[in-house]
Amino acid sequence: MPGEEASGRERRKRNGREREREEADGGSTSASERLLFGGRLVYDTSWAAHERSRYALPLRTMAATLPRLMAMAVRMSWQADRRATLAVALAETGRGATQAVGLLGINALLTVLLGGGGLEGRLRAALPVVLFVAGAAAAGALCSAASTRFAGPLEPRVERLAREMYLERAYRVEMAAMEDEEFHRLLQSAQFGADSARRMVGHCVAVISGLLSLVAAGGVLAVLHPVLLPMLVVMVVPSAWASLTVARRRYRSFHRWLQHVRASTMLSMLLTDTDAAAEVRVHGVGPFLLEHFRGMSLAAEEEQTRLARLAARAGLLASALTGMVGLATYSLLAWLLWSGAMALAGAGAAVMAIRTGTGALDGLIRRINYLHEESLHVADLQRLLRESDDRQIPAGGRRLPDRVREIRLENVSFAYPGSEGTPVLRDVSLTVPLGRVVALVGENGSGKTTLVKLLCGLYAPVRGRILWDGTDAAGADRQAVFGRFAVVAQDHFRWPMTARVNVAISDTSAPPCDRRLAAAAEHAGVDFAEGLPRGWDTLLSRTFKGGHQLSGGQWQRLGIARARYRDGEILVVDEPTAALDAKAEERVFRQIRRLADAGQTIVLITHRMASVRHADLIHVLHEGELVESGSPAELLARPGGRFRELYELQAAAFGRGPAAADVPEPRPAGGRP
Ligand SMILES: Nc1ncnc2c1ncn2[C@@H]1O[C@H](COP(=O)(O)OP(=O)(O)OP(=O)(O)O)[C@@H](O)[C@H]1O
Repeated sequence: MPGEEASGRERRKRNGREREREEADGGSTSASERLLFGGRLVYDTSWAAHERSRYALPLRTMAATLPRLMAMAVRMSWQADRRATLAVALAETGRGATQAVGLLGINALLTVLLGGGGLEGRLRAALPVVLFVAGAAAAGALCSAASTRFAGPLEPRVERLAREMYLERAYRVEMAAMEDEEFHRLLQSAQFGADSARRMVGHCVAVISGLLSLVAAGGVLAVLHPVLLPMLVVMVVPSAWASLTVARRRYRSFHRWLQHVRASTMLSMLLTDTDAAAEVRVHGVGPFLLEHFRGMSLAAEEEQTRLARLAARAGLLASALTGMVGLATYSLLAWLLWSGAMALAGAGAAVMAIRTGTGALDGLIRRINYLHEESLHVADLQRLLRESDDRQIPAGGRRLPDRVREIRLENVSFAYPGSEGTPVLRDVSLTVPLGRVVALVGENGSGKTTLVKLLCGLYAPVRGRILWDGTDAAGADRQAVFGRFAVVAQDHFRWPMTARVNVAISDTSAPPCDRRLAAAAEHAGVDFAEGLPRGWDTLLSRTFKGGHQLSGGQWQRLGIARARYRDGEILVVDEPTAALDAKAEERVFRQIRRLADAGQTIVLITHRMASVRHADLIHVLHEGELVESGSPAELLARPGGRFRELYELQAAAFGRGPAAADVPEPRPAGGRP
């Protein structure tokens, strides 16, 4: 059919275009990428036209941007250490001045030595000049040493400052930003900004030094013969062009291959990961991962080979051009000498000035180039700082009522960022009365954990409201919202630190308190801590020397102790007993009941239907919608109800039906004492 033929043609054309683009970008999707990561990990850099323009700067634009780059580096240094910045600036200026004076001294020395008169007289006349040149060289060396002394500590200080800014922004942004692919990419590339900021300072110092050397050499050449000055500049243009071209390609490649490199590093780390070690061996995953690591590394190597080929080609062309210009310059010098326009002493000084000048210019271009390259990474960091401003968790906000009676979700809908709007929660309206045990029940993926994340303030609903006794959480002080919760998450984080920190980290407002630690441990059944090799000070990570590995259930108990240590007004317990043995599980629910009796609000997510019998209120979710709400007795009495169905399924597995006697009477409402 003509329509189908047309769409087939269109598809072939599109595939052809994609292939062409892949080839131009250096390779196609490797089999490893397709199998392990579902597609290509190399970025299409056409995502932002302004990015492209940043690494397509022509030479003269680059020269024009130099003052801005220098100002950027000086500003960062100034912020980090004013005294050291001033000292480096003074030392470099001194060094440039001594170099100019030294060159002029050499000119004077050659004039004396090659001038008329007897050898002894000439040598005697040369002695003060030699002393002067030696003095200038010694002063230059002192300035150079002073510059090294002060620039050394300045650079790490700048790096620390930039890294602190980066890290602070990273942990302050909304969860939604962390899951936004674009923002995450920026977060990844900006992490190199701090390193680049440090290097920028070093390059900036070298640029200042190169510029002063150049001024010194140029000044001497202009004095000797003005025509030599433009030759000095022309001589360096080819190498400037080559290094700029190579830097641009390197930067572009860096951005495109960022994901790919991360993924292959991750593969190599999986092979040495202690958590994956057992499966790697028993399931024979080692050769599989190694093969794909090799596949991905080969693709990255190809890219490096391509870059090296391009760099070699550009370097060769630049060397040929520099050679030709050098030949022309020295021919010009010979002609000046031959025509009598320049004396032999002047020609000697000119050769030295040309050598100093080209060396300085060459170094200068290289450093400007590095400065430019590093500035692109620092610009990524600056962009992150700017963009994260809009994505920060807002500071301050409306006060939440001190004593809240209930949290109410009104027609709440939610979709995760980047999920193309597929709703995970749809039009959910429910209440969480404080001082009660509220259970969220439902099949896997029904949205229970997501609902709790919204409740804690980690995400904002796409539609609908969350009201704390009439105060909309949307405008409330988010830190205050977080402050009300303590969470035992399903996948709570295993901090690679000591056992003590693993518990006390939930409340960093004060140093760890042994009394609170003991109470939390007692609550969660952490009876193994004292028996660890160094007790509570045992490092819980096998990746460090002396580290110790806990069992899954022991980690789970530490997670429960952590939430207890925080002592939040609302305790969220998401599948708390998955890794626990029967005795420990029974203990956890006993403790939960004890807390509930003391008026603690508990939001409980569990698949153990028997455990929710003690809840005051159960909300049943199904595919993102609230399908039932009520007390356990009400829900179990509802024939054909979803909760009853789930309950009966599990009860049948244990050979018992839903006995009304199982279900306790609802407790009267009441906040935490
Ligand atoms: N960070 C995320 N980004 C995108 N989608 C997510 C994210 N977290 C969860 N989802 C999706 O949201 C849906 C609901 O997940 P959620 O974790 O809330 O379910 P749950 O009811 O807690 O499931 P389970 O009982 O298995 O823990 C799932 O389809 C899941 O794939």
